[in-house]
Amino acid sequence: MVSQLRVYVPEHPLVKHWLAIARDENTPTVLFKTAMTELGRWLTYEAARHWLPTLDTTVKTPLAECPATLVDPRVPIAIVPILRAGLALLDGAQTLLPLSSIYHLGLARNEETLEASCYLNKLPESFAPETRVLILEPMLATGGSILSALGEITARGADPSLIRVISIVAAPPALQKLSEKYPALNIYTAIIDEGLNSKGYIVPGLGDAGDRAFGT
Ligand SMILES: O=P(O)(O)OC[C@H]1O[C@H](OP(=O)(O)OP(=O)(O)O)[C@H](O)[C@@H]1O
Ligand SMILES: O=c1cc[nH]c(=O)[nH]1
Ligand SMILES: [Mg+2]
Repeated sequence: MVSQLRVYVPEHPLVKHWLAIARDENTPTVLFKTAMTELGRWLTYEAARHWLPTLDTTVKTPLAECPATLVDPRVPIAIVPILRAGLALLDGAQTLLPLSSIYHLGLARNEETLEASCYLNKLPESFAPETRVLILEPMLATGGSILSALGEITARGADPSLIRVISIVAAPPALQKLSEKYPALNIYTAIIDEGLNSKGYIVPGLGDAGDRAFGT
């Protein structure tokens, strides 16, 4: 079977609501951060649907024994927030995945060349092959940052078909590169926008996600 990049855009009023708040240029930093937290939460909820490993068991209610399903605690779950902006999605994701390990990856895009460079890498030496990896990257613009992150993560043994990317705004240039390089990947995004301007910003987008999340 030939795999093909899957991009999910959940049709959910809460996703649409918090996206509108995040996009609005009049939204102050503290509310922008709330919007990102909520988008992180609901997109993680969607991503978990067919991805979180489960364990069939039984439990005894006060009345009788019955079949039950638990999240399988034996399978490692890794969250990789791409600093800085990805940190704004972390609270929402982490509340849904409390047993996950968080591995920070700091990437900065050069404003002229638009190339991403790494200034912090807290990834483990290797991932167990069955590890579920959730990457938090709010903006998929040229795709340079997410490709750099995926290069580091897959070089450590993560299986692309078990990786989920949470983004807020995705643009066609990034999606095109991802579909060529990582066809088995699954992306959950609040919206797919038209394209990029001459400075590499997504239009209409939401501006600079890192600056807006941290008030810089
Ligand atoms: O797809 P790309 O063209 O690589 O752009 C996307 C990246 O740009 C922003 O990071 P930035 O370098 O501004 O860092 P920040 O999160 O610290 O603001 C954003 O948070 C993404 O990581
Ligand atoms: O629109 C964009 C593109 C890259 N990074 C951002 O923060 N915003
Ligand atoms: Mg930035």
